[in-house]
Amino acid sequence: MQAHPNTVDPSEIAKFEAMAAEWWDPHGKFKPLHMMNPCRLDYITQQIAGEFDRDLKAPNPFQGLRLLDIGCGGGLLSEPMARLGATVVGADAAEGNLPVARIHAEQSGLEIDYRHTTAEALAEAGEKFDVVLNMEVVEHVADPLSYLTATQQLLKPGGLEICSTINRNPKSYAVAIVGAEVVMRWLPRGTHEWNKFITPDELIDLLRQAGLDPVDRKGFVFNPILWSWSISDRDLSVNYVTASIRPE
Ligand SMILES: C[S@@+](CC[C@H](N)C(=O)[O-])C[C@H]1O[C@@H](n2cnc3c(N)ncnc32)[C@H](O)[C@@H]1O
Repeated sequence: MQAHPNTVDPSEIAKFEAMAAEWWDPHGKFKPLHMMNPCRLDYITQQIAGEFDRDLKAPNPFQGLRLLDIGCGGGLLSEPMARLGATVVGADAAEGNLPVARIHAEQSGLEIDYRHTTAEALAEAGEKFDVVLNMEVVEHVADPLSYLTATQQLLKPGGLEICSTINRNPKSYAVAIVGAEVVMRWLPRGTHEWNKFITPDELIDLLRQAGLDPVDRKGFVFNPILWSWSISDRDLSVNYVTASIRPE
């Protein structure tokens, strides 16, 4: 197994360590992720059902799937994946997130294997998964290409990676930084660095360089009148998501 450079950015991890206690407070610092979760879960379940239930034989496409939630935080996505029937490993580079995630899973009666580790360490250990969820992490790592290469190596051939992040343009600066951090104060100032945001074309290019085959991209769009998020085919201007397959 080739050696992987460490892609952890210590200043980013420090931000998440400082907020760890708030993961499961829907009105706390992770409010935007709580608000996006129904929309994110719709997309993830559609992609998993499409990829692993092609012959419609499986009564539940999640059953028997080994899924990695990399950069799992407090487990906002690990838990619904486990509830749907997947065998879940949640991994995060911020140590303080893991006890919060473990206690919440235990209280929810869910078995999730939470680990304080990184994508590159898991890849070096030869771990393999049917699905890698890589949600809102790539904008926080030191070296996106090395990080995405490690996530690709964690997939079995034919496996599915779902990767979401934030676009880089004047609108995303206005919405994700000025709006969410300064005006709404949903997130602490400095949570996001605009220059670490990645455009959809750049991400698709990085995913290809990492050895993945991107098959889908969609926007996650916030409607301030309905106060809800939806999936969009056309509007990838701020939050967006991609689905990729590791070629056989
Ligand atoms: C914005 S949160 C997203 C949490 C979760 N994926 C979600 O969408 O609900 C980013 C998470 O990535 C973790 N993280 C940042 N860099 C990482 C790295 N190189 N390896 C693993 N986790 C990382 C942070 O500690 C944090 O928990």
